[in-house]
Amino acid sequence: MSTAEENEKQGEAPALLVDDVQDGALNGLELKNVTCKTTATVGDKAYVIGGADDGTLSIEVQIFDRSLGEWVRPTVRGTKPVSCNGLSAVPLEDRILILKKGSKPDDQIWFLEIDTQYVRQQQKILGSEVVAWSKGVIGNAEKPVVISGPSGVGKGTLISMLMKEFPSMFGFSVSHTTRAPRGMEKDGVHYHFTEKSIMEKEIKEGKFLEFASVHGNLYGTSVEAVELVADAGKRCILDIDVQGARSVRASSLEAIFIFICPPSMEELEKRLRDRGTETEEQILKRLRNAEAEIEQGKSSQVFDFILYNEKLEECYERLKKLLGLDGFITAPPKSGPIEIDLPMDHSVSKIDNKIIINCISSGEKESKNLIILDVSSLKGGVPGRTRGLNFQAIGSFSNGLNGIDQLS
Ligand SMILES: Nc1ncnc2c1ncn2[C@@H]1O[C@H](COP(=O)(O)OP(=O)(O)OP(=O)(O)O)[C@@H](O)[C@H]1O
Ligand SMILES: Nc1nc2c(ncn2[C@@H]2O[C@H](COP(=O)(O)O)[C@@H](O)[C@H]2O)c(=O)[nH]1
Repeated sequence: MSTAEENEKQGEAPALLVDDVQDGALNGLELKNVTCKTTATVGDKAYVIGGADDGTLSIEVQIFDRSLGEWVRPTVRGTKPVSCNGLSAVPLEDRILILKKGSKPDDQIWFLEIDTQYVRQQQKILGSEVVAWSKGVIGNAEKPVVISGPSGVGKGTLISMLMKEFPSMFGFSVSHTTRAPRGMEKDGVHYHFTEKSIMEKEIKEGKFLEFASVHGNLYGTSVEAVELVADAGKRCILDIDVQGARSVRASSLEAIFIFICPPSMEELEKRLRDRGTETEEQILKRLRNAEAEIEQGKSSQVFDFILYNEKLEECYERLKKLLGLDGFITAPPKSGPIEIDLPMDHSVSKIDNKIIINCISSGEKESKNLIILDVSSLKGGVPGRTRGLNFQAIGSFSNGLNGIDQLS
């Protein structure tokens, strides 16, 4: 009889041995071809993480809750990593570090978020267990810039000027919308134009960082839209309405919030009419909404800065100044995927905030290399990415890392 069965017989919560969890999970997970798996225990919960080793399926998660004595299948947010030859898990405070053996060099370090702000928010919304995948990224990205303001105030114009002058510094978060494209607008460039039913389904699936019904249509920023910009090493700009800005403020995304105000309602109306992209009915609707938006923008605690867009050039200069672009411009902090080549044969240990990966390579001459991951300042800067990782490689690696290389 196993320890778990003995305890159960005595009326206690079943004690959980790693092997019990793993064997149980294999049955409970109902996964076909689960050939690689690992377990991490945090508090009362044992997280069983596994998948097939042929790289065709994604990695799945199941939790054994010791306090309830039962298996829980959580809602999984974020892009799931593709399964691999082997997995190691190291529990940290609010997430589990997952090392994927035999994957591509930029796909080996992942985190399963179990108690981050984002996960707690999602648990509150769904009222059930949630976990979220995020990929490990070295360094920190610059804070995204959220630009809001009533329709026609000049947000798009100012953003275009910024992107034109600093093309390698800024990237635009391409929103989803259910409104029809305007004449020159391109799908995937100005917006991802989509059907209402599809967008509603994707909202339920947690695809969006924020969404709102604006002037009678749905608009939303997908987690992926922000990730794509950050992955390109650029600072993300979001052009979203006040409701969206409020949602982002309440989310785990740290950003700078700027509200653009018109000099007067008359001038706003003139700009909307001169733009000539809306019908009369739509213009009137946008103007009606503008009054409430301006009131909220000015009075809410959401925005860090309010800029009046009277003379375009002057407003643009003030925008650049508050983004620190008016003088000597320093290079943005180094950030990007971690590229290491984890051999199949390695061991992992944790000392304080350092994860020590001991790699044994058996080439012509057997050599030992160490990778030291510093997890003391991890941040979920963008949902879907865990930022702030520093790592040091000691030894010689097939990907060119040599001696003591510090990557942060
Ligand atoms: N300071 C300004 N003075 C005069 N016209 C301006 C100024 N700023 C922008 N415009 C013009 O106002 C019109 C509306 O600007 P824009 O399309 O950038 O607004 P927007 O805030 O992005 O609107 P929406 O939210 O509907 O997308 C455009 O024709 C633009 O050229
Ligand atoms: N909450 C969000 N608002 C968004 C998003 N993308 C755009 N917008 C806002 O919608 C209005 C109208 O835009 P238009 O292109 O139809 O003129 C404007 O205020 C935008 O800022 C989004 O992803 N989320």
